[in-house]
Amino acid sequence: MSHSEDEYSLHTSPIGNDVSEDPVQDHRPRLLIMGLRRSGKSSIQKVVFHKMAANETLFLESTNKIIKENITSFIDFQVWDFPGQIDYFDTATYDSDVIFGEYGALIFVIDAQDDYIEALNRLHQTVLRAHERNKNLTFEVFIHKVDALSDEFKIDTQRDIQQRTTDELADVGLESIPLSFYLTSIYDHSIFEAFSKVIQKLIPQLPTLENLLNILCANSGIEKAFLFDVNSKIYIATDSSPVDMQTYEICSDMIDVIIDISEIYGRTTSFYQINDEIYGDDQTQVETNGKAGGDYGTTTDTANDAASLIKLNNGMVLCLRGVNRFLALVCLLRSDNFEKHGLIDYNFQCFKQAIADVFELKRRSAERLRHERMRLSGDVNEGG
Ligand SMILES: Nc1nc2c(ncn2[C@@H]2O[C@H](COP(=O)(O)OP(=O)(O)OP(=O)(O)O)[C@@H](O)[C@H]2O)c(=O)[nH]1
Repeated sequence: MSHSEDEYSLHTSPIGNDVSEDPVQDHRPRLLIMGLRRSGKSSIQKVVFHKMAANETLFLESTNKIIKENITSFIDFQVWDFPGQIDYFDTATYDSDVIFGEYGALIFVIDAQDDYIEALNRLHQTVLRAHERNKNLTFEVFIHKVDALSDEFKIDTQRDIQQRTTDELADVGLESIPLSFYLTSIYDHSIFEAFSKVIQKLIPQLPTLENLLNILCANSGIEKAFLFDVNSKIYIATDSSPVDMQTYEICSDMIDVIIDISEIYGRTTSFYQINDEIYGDDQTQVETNGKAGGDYGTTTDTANDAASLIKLNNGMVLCLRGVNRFLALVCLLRSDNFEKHGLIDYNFQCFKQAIADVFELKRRSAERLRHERMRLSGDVNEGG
């Protein structure tokens, strides 16, 4: 995943005039991260997309500009981080048609450790106005910083926020606008889980990916499989068996383990050395194929061949396979089932080919769209 950032000063001309006019980039799906000051917007973005450690966010300065970042990954999208204090509906300064006009999601962050009444008012205004401009935006509410709350209090807070928001929308006859609520914190996996669900809504190929994962699991004795974007640890699809948090966490942690091992051994040791077994502790055994080494955090083609296996002490096996430059499959299966690993490898190759076909199709249609847009903008320019 690669990033590029643009910053927009609060005092420039309307934002619509500043946005790059690249016909493709301007039509990437957008994630707009909004909320009151100090609610945790920049922290979320830094932790998820820049691998910043959660406690380092304590030193983040308040954002005073809209920061737009292009994320290049299995789907190319933009993340816009809005400063809490700005009024993005001030038409003299911001062109809200440009801000809200694209396909994407609006993520509204509420600090659950603070009094949230003002945040709810702001959420209400934001949903009304953004929906008025773009009926296709999805609205995602992150009830954030829940790490300091007890389980019972978390549930009560979510129920209260959800109730108030839906009541307010019902009062203006807009109860049909779908809002999703998530309890999040940057101090655990919940923020990645929430982001995964937000991103999944923006992937038109999701049902196909889920279907492929179901077929793979059913034919290989796999209990649970996740298709991860390696750099952000967002999972873009999983099979249809229920997601339990512990399984998700251990699969997501495996990516960190592999990246760490790759960084230590990847570039400096030989391919064969790393193929030896590395013992994590007395009970858990880690084997890493050297090809994963050093290439995982990057986007080189050898990451496609990454393969790794961790035997857990409860009779389960965690298995990671690189799918393409951005994606890896992480699955959990019983060690008895892993004995048929020839079959699993074969099924995995079929799965990998199917994923390549899905994304090739997507690439071709994006290319067609790009040409069409360039042709249209050429026609307009010539006409003008
Ligand atoms: N306990 C806890 N603190 C958090 C969490 N997320 C962010 N914070 C803290 O909240 C404070 C504000 O975070 P920022 O990311 O700067 O907030 P912001 O919404 O971007 O603020 P503005 O730029 O002023 O709009 C920082 O001290 C973070 O460390 C969380 O999940 N839990």
